[in-house]
Amino acid sequence: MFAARQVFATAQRRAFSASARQATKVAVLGASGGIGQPLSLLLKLNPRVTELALYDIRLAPGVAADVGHINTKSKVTGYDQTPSALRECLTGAEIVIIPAGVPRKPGMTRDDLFNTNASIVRDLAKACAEHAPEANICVIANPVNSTVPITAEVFKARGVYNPKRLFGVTTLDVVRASRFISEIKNNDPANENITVIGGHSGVTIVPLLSQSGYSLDGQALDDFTRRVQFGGDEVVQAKAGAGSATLSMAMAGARFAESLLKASQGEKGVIEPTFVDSPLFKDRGCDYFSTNVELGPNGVEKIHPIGKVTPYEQKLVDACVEDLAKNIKKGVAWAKENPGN
Ligand SMILES: NC(=O)C1=CN([C@@H]2O[C@H](COP(=O)(O)OP(=O)(O)OC[C@H]3O[C@@H](n4cnc5c(N)ncnc54)[C@H](O)[C@@H]3O)[C@@H](O)[C@H]2O)C=CC1
Ligand SMILES: O=C([O-])CC(=O)C(=O)O
Repeated sequence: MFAARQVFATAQRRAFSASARQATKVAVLGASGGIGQPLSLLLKLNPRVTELALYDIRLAPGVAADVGHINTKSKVTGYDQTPSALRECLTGAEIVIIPAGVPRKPGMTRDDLFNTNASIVRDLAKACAEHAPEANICVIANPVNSTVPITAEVFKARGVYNPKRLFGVTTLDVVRASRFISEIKNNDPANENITVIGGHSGVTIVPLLSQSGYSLDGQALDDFTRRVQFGGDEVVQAKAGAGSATLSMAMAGARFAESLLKASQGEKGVIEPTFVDSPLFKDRGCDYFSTNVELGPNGVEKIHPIGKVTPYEQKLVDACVEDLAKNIKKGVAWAKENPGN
């Protein structure tokens, strides 16, 4: 026990001294929400983060005061809605994470959130384009399949779009896939890495189980696939009107931020699945697509192809592309018609 504690303390000290070489500000927009609070907590525990800027339309100074008492070195500041808040929050941020927006209730699809969340994300994206045009922008707010294209349009309209720095966070889908397969195979999920591609809703989420070396057949494969595609619904139903996944999403968001930071601090071979501007299915109407992406100091370093798929998986990909193209088109059209102030 003592030895384990010593090893942990040494690892922490090493991480602290590595991070001391580089100042890293991370901003969370929507920091007081179900995702925002635990995400802020996890970022406060990350020694690579030297400054944490928390913005929300309610409660952010309170959340910052609370998280700020945790005994790690990073500085935490909360920003409410004063006119200069977003500018101050975003200026100098290397990573901006956006969980601001309403969550689903039972019976809703993610697309049902479009009308409310599109303008929230557009307005926050505008602030990012103005005050943190070079940051890595990580969009969590749903529907991700449309909010990422909306964010891109906002950046394009201001001439600051960098496709290497805009990410839809789909990490939760691979977190779920590795957990669900471990329940079937009785393995340690930490060692599972199931490829999941496409987008982030229903049939646009495509697990490629064959690439992980597993095979399930018949009903078992259908059940696994469906569970990964509709894992979010399980949580929405269980929370019975009080929201959707928050804790697992916070973990997934913190993991994605950690991967970006590792890559920006020089670590090689950092790969995460993420929904980015991708050449893979542009010819079929999907300017954005999630596959495994190697991250680097400039954001997206290399977009991996989907790889070898079985005929079963190819059908899933085809269904995904058809739906996803519509979600993307809807986001782009809306952003063009509703540029806001
Ligand atoms: N990408 C993914 O895998 C996942 C995405 N989500 C999505 O994340 C979003 C947030 O979910 P929760 O945290 O559970 O919702 P929540 O309602 O608990 O929190 C949202 C927060 O955003 C804030 N907010 C609203 N408008 C804002 C604005 N204009 N500026 C700043 N903050 C604003 C609210 O005050 C609230 O604190 C939802 O759209 C949900 O669907 C949820 C789980 C997984
Ligand atoms: O299901 C939802 O609405 C939230 C979400 O995106 C997820 O849990 O994957």
